[in-house]
Amino acid sequence: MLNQVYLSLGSNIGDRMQHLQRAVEMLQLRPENQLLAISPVFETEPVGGVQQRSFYNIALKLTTSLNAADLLKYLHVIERSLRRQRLIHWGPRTIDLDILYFNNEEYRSATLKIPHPEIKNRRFVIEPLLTIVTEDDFHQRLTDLLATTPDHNWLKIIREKEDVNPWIR
Ligand SMILES: Nc1ncnc2c1ncn2[C@@H]1O[C@H](COP(=O)(O)OP(=O)(O)OP(=O)(O)O)[C@@H](O)[C@H]1O
Ligand SMILES: Nc1nc2c(c(=O)[nH]1)N=C(CO)CN2
Repeated sequence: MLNQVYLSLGSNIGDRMQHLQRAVEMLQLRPENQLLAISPVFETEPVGGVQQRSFYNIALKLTTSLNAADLLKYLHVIERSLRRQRLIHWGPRTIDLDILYFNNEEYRSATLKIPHPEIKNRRFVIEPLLTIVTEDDFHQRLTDLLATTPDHNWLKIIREKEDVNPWIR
């Protein structure tokens, strides 16, 4: 079965664009995954109170035949390969990959929460998502979230939306 998935990626250590690029390439390396859309790259103010450098964030849409648990495992492989260290909760990271939505399914285990519970509190997630969601009802729900989110941190587009191909070469 093909699952439709939305992911959020963020980086704020080292070459942030390169880390996003590598993570996207690694996602596409798995034959189970097919990237469908990638948002513009947003530079975003850090959310969560930790003093740190700004982030580069993107959202992407893919189909995958992996189940949610196996997809999460693979996201951790990518994080490890980009030398992500978990030092500070909500602190700096070379790369962070979160599953935002997985079909219309809900998961509430200790290791996997879908839809991601922080979406409504993160403009850096909602705004990129809005650029790649095409279904009218879904787009409207995200527009409503954007209108009511308590997150008023700044963000700006630093690389316009492109086709998937330039990302995966
Ligand atoms: N939807 C999800 N996507 C990715 N990880 C998730 C999800 N739900 C739960 N997790 C769990 O969250 C754990 C910790 O994630 P991480 O260290 O990236 O947290 P964080 O980035 O500091 O905070 P946040 O999860 O709010 O972005 C992961 O090991 C994973 O098991
Ligand atoms: N702007 C921004 N802020 C964050 C981000 C992020 O990706 N972008 N990730 C965090 C931990 O998941 C904490 N804060």
